[in-house]
Amino acid sequence: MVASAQEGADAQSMRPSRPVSHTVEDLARLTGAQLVPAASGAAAAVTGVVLNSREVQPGDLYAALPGAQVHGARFAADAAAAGAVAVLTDPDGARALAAARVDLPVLVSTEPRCWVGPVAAAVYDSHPAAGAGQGLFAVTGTNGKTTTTYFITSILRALGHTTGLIGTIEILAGDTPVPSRLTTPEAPHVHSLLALMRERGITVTAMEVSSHALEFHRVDGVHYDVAGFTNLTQDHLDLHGSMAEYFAAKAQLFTRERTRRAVVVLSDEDPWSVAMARHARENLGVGNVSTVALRGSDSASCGDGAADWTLRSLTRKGIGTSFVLQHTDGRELRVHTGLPGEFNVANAALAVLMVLDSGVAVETLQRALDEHDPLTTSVPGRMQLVGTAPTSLVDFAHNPDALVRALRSVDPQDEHGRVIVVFGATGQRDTTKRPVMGRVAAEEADIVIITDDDPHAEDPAPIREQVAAGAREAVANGARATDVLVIEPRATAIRTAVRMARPEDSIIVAGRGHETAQDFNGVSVPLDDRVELRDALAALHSQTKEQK
Ligand SMILES: CC(=O)N[C@H]1[C@@H](OP(=O)(O)OP(=O)(O)OC[C@H]2O[C@@H](n3ccc(=O)[nH]c3=O)[C@H](O)[C@@H]2O)O[C@H](CO)[C@@H](O)[C@@H]1O[C@H](C)C(=O)N[C@@H](C)C(=O)N[C@H](CCC(=O)O)C(=O)O
Ligand SMILES: Nc1ncnc2c1ncn2[C@@H]1O[C@H](COP(=O)(O)OP(=O)(O)OP(=O)(O)O)[C@@H](O)[C@H]1O
Repeated sequence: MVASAQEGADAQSMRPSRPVSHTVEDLARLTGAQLVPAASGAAAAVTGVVLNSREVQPGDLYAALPGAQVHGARFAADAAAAGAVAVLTDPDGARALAAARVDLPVLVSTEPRCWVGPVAAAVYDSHPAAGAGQGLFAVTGTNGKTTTTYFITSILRALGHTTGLIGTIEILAGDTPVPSRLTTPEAPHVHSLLALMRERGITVTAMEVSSHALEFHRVDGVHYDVAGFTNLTQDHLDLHGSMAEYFAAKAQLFTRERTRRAVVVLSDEDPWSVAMARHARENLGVGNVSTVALRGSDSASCGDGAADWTLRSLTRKGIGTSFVLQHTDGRELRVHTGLPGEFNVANAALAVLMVLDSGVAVETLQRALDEHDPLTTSVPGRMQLVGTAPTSLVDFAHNPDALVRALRSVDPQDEHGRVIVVFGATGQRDTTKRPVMGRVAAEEADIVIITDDDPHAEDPAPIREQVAAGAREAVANGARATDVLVIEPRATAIRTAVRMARPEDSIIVAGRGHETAQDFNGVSVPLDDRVELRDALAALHSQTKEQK
């Protein structure tokens, strides 16, 4: 029996109530895998798919995949004991299963990871016949995925849709949000969630697609209506090795197997954006790709003429921005976002154009933008305003480009106002970005307070020092910062920033956004930057009142 999803459950256990049962022979035909039958006889029907033995429910196919740490075949006996009825694996895995006498039918493929998505799509029926399905949007890029997906779903709700969301912060597949573990879940979860969303009457879903997801085949078997590209800057080089490989991973999304249409943000500060637009046009056809050039990039082209859309009449409105999107054919859309930062103009433009390119008429979209102001939605931990005087924000910037942009967007216009930043770098991830983040912080802020992020299994002290080395070197070379401090724990660093701040300053606590715990070598230490910052500001304001 397959458990149907419960509100409030975790994403791993959320499944549609009516999977389509398949015989192992059906799945062997679908995948072209060699079928090694079970010694004990005929196989039961497959009604679910997992790639972690700990998630097996009776009737599941267990995909025993080779991993960086261990081969999943090692857990096949556990999967069988939990009720798995078949295994999909590679030849090494099949040999290990035979040696361990695991008595289940085995599908043997040289590329089993590539088949997990298509098998899950078939079992969960996540892609029903045309017309009965749901609209699907994908956003990829180094920064801006989460914000853009929130913007897309907000516009779609303004247009009357019931929306779903899959991303870094949460999964929305009904009324109760479910916290996320990954930006893009594993392939079995992606397909079970999409099928569940359809079952619950969700008509359009936006999801973030990380480069890890494309590399690890997590969205194989999914076909999007519109895919969007935000930008590509340094991150995740631990996985991809080089920017060219990182680009190649993201570029997989802009192919006919994965999407019908694409929208690409072009920036002359991001050479990869031009390359992505060209790649998308070559793969999807010129008519299926729209490009939008950011301010200062009016002449940006991608080898096929100027950008389709440009931004005009940018005007600051409070902390947000109003602007006009103008097509080369004369069409216009008036857009407003209440979120601060120039990068949110880019995210807003991308979201609007993705919705437009899904087939919504310009007039209908304009009415929704005018009547509902959907791009003023709040995105947890993304440029989230926690207090004023000093202007105090929590943001998720955790790579060099995001940090530069976040710091520039909070720079007080007032000549006396200073920028104070509190941040750290993650352990066991792209170590090359640590000194770079230290340098950009020293270049863009007046007071740099370096602390811990998620050290994971690394010793946090050397991480802090590597970030500080970049900051100190920049100061020696004449960077803006007057102070570079190294302070832990993070809560103390935040309180120090608040104590040092004057009312005209801006404080930005960067890197952790919506997260509510730090990982110290497997120990989860509760900490929410927003709570710490709010409490420190409250203490400061009550102290100021007492002194008056
Ligand atoms: C670096 C990375 O992405 N690794 C992914 C990879 O893990 P791996 O190769 O190390 O797997 P392994 O630990 O050797 O285990 C081998 C196999 O045995 C299975 N297993 C293992 C133990 C067990 O008891 N039972 C069991 O079945 C595992 O599910 C796995 O399939 O394959 C696993 C599934 O096969 C993924 O879950 C795992 O992602 C882990 C969870 C992860 O943390 N990934 C992060 C870095 C990630 O994907 N991040 C991106 C981007 C975020 C961003 O943009 O900032 C994201 O989309 O979230
Ligand atoms: N278009 C953009 N360009 C550059 N930086 C951005 C952009 N949008 C957001 N940012 C910055 O990046 C941070 C992360 O934003 P967001 O969560 O929307 O991106 P993401 O791609 O989902 O990130 P991640 O993959 O790390 O979850 C924000 O807090 C902000 O500092």
